[in-house]
Amino acid sequence: MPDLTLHQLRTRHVGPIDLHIAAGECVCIRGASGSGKSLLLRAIADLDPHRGDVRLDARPCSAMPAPAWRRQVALVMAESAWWAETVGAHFSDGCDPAWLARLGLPAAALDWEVARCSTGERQRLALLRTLMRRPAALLLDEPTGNLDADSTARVEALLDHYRRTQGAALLWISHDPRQAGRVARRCFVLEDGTLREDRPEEGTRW
Ligand SMILES: Nc1ncnc2c1ncn2[C@@H]1O[C@H](COP(=O)(O)OP(=O)(O)OP(=O)(O)O)[C@@H](O)[C@H]1O
Repeated sequence: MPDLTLHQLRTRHVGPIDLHIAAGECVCIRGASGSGKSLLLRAIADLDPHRGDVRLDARPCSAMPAPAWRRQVALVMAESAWWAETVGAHFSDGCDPAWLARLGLPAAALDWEVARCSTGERQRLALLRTLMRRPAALLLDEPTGNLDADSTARVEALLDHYRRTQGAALLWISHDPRQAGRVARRCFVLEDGTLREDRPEEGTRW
């Protein structure tokens, strides 16, 4: 899988940002509410206008059609969009029942109506449908924001498995410094539009 590189990336409220995430690496970003974390992820996913460069290895975002880029550099938002009635209809690339189980969801979840799903169920299902597309890089906007401790641990474990086995580059937004310490070796704070390297939380495995 390729490395993900941001070079002098600027978008509304944010930048210039330089960041290199190696294939198989997870980097965490935290920052005050409204500091521009989601805007940064949207720019990397080519969903908002931006200046500067985002690359997968040597391949710039500007050289790829937007849908192809977003398939490779997948944004998982805190609240994802649902466009069909049943959960299963959103899994056009299939769904691995073992991964459903790892997230604490039954196989029957694919038959559920989206409307009946809890916020936390929707958050795990949206993550899973993205993973099934095997993106090279994942942009994770508070992927456990709606989850209890058990589901949070399950999501962290599955994402760690995906990162290691697929060699994917992960950029993970989290408000929880302890979580950052568990999932990433490098962590940054987004402040005044730029990234500052963060100190590890005590007791974590940095
Ligand atoms: N479409 C928009 N038009 C104008 N301002 C916007 C727009 N989208 C976001 N903003 C503003 O940009 C700033 C950064 O928003 P962003 O959603 O990136 O914050 P965040 O760091 O992700 O916050 P949180 O932790 O609360 O999710 C906020 O002040 C927000 O109000």
